[in-house]
Amino acid sequence: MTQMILDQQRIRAANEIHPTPDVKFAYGTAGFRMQADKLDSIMFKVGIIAALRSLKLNGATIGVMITASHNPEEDNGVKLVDPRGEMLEQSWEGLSTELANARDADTILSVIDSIVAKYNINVDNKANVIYAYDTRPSCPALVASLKDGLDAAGADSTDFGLKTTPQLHYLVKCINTKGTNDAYGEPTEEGYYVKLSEAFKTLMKGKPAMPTISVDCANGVGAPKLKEFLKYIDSNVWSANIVNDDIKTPGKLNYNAGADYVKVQQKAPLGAVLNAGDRYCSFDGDADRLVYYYADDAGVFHLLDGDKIAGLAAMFIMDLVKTAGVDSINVGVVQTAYANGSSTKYLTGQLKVPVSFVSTGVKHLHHEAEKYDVGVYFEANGHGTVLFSPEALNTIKTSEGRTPAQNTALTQLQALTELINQTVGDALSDMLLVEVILTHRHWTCQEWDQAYTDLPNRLAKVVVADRTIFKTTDAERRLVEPQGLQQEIDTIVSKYSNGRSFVRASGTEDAVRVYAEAATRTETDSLALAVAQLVYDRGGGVGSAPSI
Ligand SMILES: CC(=O)N[C@H]1[C@@H](OP(=O)(O)O)O[C@H](CO)[C@@H](O)[C@@H]1O
Ligand SMILES: [Mg+2]
Repeated sequence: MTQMILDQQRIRAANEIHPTPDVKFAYGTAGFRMQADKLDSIMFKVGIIAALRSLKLNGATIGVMITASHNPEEDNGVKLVDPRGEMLEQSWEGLSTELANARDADTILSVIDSIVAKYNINVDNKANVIYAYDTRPSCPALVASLKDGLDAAGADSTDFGLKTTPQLHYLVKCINTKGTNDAYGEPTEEGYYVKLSEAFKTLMKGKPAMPTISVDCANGVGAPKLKEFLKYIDSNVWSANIVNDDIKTPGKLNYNAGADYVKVQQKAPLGAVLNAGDRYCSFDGDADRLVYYYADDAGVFHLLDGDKIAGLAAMFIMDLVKTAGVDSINVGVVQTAYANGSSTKYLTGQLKVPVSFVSTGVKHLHHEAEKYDVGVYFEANGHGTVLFSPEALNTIKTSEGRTPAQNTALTQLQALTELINQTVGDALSDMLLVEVILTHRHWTCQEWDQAYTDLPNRLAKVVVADRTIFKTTDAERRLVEPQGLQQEIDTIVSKYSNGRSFVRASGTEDAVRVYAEAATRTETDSLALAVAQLVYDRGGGVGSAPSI
């Protein structure tokens, strides 16, 4: 066993207090996420993993965020944030899973030893970890367990308290870049508000204010944080009315509210009464997803999801790049198979912007977006951001306009790079981006919505005996296994006009997801049901047959 800063006695003692239940844990797309009462042992082990990760990276600060996002209040979860504010490197997901499933102290210590040996970790160094959490009632106990793990591992740790997920990502990046040429900002919550508000004011300068927007915060952490942000903005410049801001009453978090609810149900959240012509948006429970919506004159609800935000952002940035005379900067958009077919058509056909497809999960989108000078990425569910490459940032910073218009555009581009959270999707930052664009264009939500009309779509879930038998290719758009199933799906799809459907195993739930879109609502529902039935029949469906 290693002689190390990781105190074996303390690890043994902590393992006694935080015994591992008989659950198969896996670090998935969203870290570890499940019913909060099963997470105690995970937290202490995540403390150890975070310390090891920091040691492996010579003491760089690692982030730990405790949240279950849009999931029910009784759930919770935890994920690790790498030094540049990005998601944990993939190879460490497996290590985290291994440690999570180690039960007795000897196994835990030997997993730790193998990690130390594998990466030649110098355990005499100091590990640095920061952590934060959302509003869930289970957080304080889980934080205490995390702290036990961090202490047992001898890490220096800082509790940043209640934060949105993107704020924690921001803080991690700020701490690790402090004092360097690409210092990201002040590593405080205030620093975050100052950075965003200054950029926002620059972009809004001289523009008439729009009517107040209504923001549904899903009774989550976004509510107090948005209230805090509002203190930095003159209400003559921009104002917001917050709905669903009750973080105290048990049971309210995400209940019939928030970005996921609005996207999936395709209806307004509880507490929002839609007036025609007004603007509405929803954050999710940890404020990293955003969707907009409005009612038309007939009172009909319309959703402006992540695809619509991506289209709007790409259009605006491409225009600005052109106006600024820095055309060498290329803009690209990254989507997943869940992007509405009409959005892809709009991006490639009308905006003429390159679009790449990747597997579900923001880490895939993020990495692909890094390949462009300006990479716009959004999942249809509203999680996304815009990344500027170091070269693009440099071009924007150093270019000098030949005309006042070019100079203004360069200043605005520069401000955009500050306004947009470069680490991860951020509901607050994304909302400010959308607000800037609508203000510049003098657009209502309805005008923004004119870009293209979404094909009706439907997302269904089928519970099967073993979802791991579903294997995909082509950015999850086609099945390779079970054999022959894709051909059968193709046959069904060919019967529908503008039909598209694909099937993949969820990475976060024990189910297979079926997506369908087609020319009309009736056709879409019929297509979704037919494919779901096929999956149920041929893929080992359990429980009652699918219904749409
Ligand atoms: C269709 C859908 O919305 N899938 C979500 C969901 O993943 P699944 O692997 O589909 O369960 O959770 C992920 C993590 O939050 C998110 O990135 C993704 O977009
Ligand atoms: Mg979230």
